[in-house]
Parts: sequence; C-alpha cells; structure tokens
Amino acid sequence: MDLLIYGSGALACLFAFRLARAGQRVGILDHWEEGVRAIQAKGICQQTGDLAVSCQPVPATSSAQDLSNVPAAIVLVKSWQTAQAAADLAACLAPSARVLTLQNGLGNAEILAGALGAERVAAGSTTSGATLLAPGCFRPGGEGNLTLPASFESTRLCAALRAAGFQLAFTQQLTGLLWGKLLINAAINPLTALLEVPNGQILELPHARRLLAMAVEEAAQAARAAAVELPYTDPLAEVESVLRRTATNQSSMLQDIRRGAPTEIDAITGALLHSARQNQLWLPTHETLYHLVRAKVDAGRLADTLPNHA
Ligand SMILES: NC(=O)C1=CN([C@@H]2O[C@H](COP(=O)(O)OP(=O)(O)OC[C@H]3O[C@@H](n4cnc5c(N)ncnc54)[C@H](OP(=O)(O)O)[C@@H]3O)[C@@H](O)[C@H]2O)C=CC1
Ligand SMILES: CC(C)(CO)C(=O)C(=O)O
Repeated sequence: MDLLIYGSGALACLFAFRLARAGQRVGILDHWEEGVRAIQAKGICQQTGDLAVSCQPVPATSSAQDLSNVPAAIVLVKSWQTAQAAADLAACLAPSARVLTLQNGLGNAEILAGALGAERVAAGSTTSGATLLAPGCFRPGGEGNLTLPASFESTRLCAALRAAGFQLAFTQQLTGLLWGKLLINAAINPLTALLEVPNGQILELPHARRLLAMAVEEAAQAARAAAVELPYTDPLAEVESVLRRTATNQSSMLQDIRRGAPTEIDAITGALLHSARQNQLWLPTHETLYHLVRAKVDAGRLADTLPNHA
C-alpha cells in the first residue's frame, strides 16, 4: 500500500474512492467496524446525482496491527477521534512517512504531532464535501479546493492526489489557511446542523442568511484580533461561494446530529471562542450557536431515553 486513508466516513470514502479509481494503491484503516466490513464486502461505492452507483475495491482493516511500513497517510476522522488516529499511525507508519490531516477545526495537527513528531505531520484544508449514505457508500457534495502547505509540494502524496484529479494549491500561510476553513465551518456547520438543511438552503432562508452574515463578521473580527491573515479578502463572499459549490451537501455537523454522534463544535466554534476570549473579544452569535448545538445534542440524547408514547 502506498497511501493510507485513516477513516471510513464520508470524506475518507470520497478520497479513497478517487485515489483507487486512478489506480493508486490506497487502503483504509478505521475502528468503525460496520464501515470497514462494508468496504471489505463491496468496496467503496459512490452514488452520484442521477443515482448511478459505482464501486471501487479498496483494502480495509480496523486494526493497525494488520499494517506496517505505511509510507503516507491522510487523516479523515472527526476531531474527537484524532488521538486514536495518532496512536494507530504511530504503530504502522514507516519512519520516513508523512501524514496529512484535512480535518476541520483547530488542534488536530498538534495532537498528531505529539505522537508522530512535528516534522512528519502537516495540516491542509479541503472545501470538498461528501455525505455518507450507508457504510462504505457516499455521495460527493460538490467540487472544492484542496490547499496544502508548501512543504508538501514534492511529496508522493501530492503526486497521488493529482493523479486522482484533485486540484491542489499550496500556501506558506498555514495559520491563515486553517483559520480560513475555520471561519467557513464556524459559519456554515452549526447553522445547517441546527436548521437541518443542506448547505445551499442557507442562501434561500433570509433569517438564516442574516445569521450567517453575523457569524462571518464576528469570526473575521476574531481572526483580526489574533493577527491572522485570512486567505481571502471578502469572507462573506467566500462563505457564500462555498455554500453554492456544496449546495446539496449535508454539512459534516448535520450528519453527526442526524446519527446522534458527537459533533466537532468544540474544535470549530469552541476553538474560535477560545481564541476570541484570549483577545478579550465577545462573539455573541457564535456563543449562542455553540450552546444551541450542544443543547440540541443533549436534547437528542434525552429523547432517546424517554418512553415512546406513539
Ligand atoms: N463530510 C464533509 O463534507 C466534510 C468533512 N470534513 C472533515 O473531515 C473529517 C471527517 O469528516 P466526515 O467524513 O464527515 O466524517 P464521518 O462522520 O462521515 O465519519 C467519521 C467517523 O464517524 C463514524 N461514523 C460515520 N458514519 C457513521 C454511521 N452512519 N454510524 C455510525 N458511525 C458512523 C465512523 O467512526 P466511529 O464509529 O469510530 O465513530 C467514521 O469513521 C472531519 O474533520 C470533518 O470535519 C471536511 C470537509 C467536508
Ligand atoms: C465545506 C463544508 C461546509 C462542506 O459541507 C464542510 O467542511 C463540512 O461540512 O464540514
């Protein structure tokens, strides 16, 4: 295997499918047994808008002990699973292996670097979207950008991603890049999760659009207070463009809410609020969105414990 995708959720399936379709020797490692079993049985299946399904065989395992000397990996699990990913990768990577995280939120690269060494780990960012329809089966949610640190340009990982058709861009401004994605996620994910709408609907609902604009303005203020230069000049135009490009996608936070899983609200909105607080900045819209998402998750858990009166 030349490249390991750590994860078997929506985006992990999208990346592994495209790499396998391009003839790359890609494999999957994840602890989600149902996802791994489905991929072992049928491969990774992509369903497109016209309901056409095509499947690619991809080797998959739920145990790092099945792997050794893996030369490169991309981490595509949720931020609460990053510590587990770090421990697994430490057990199966080759000493010279490079690891790329494309996860949302802040703090993932630091967790991986703690276990693997900072020189082996880099964080990038993607605005591609995908929705998991069933274990091992995904629907792509629109073409996005894939931006990587300049230090990654010559790696075999980039060659594999290019061969799979990903459009790569490179940056020296990693903090700006990660904050650029943080702002997009902090604006889109909580709103779509709370309203339970696909990304594009936010643009159709006037009050949601107003909240989006308020969230974008506050996040841009937090970036300025942290002396971070965002990778775009007009944050609202950028967020609206992502919404249009991924209009049919269910955001990853909405997908979490729908299956009663933990959300990435802490790595996204929590990280933004933390930075703002350090700079004595108050972000009322994000503070409210943060607590509403937490309350919605708690309410969902409570509902699961109540007797069914139907
Ligand atoms: N999806 C998207 O469009 C995008 C996602 N991202 C980021 O990429 C990273 C990966 O996200 P994403 O691909 O959405 O992750 P998913 O939620 O699809 O998958 C992550 C993990 O959740 C568990 N899981 C997934 N689906 C189910 C299910 N139906 N039932 C039970 N468990 C399930 C599995 O692990 P386990 O059982 O161990 O919990 C799986 O490995 C995140 O950081 C995300 O923010 C970034 C851009 C876009
Ligand atoms: C870009 C976006 C909003 C696509 O859905 C995403 O990153 C996510 O869902 O987490």
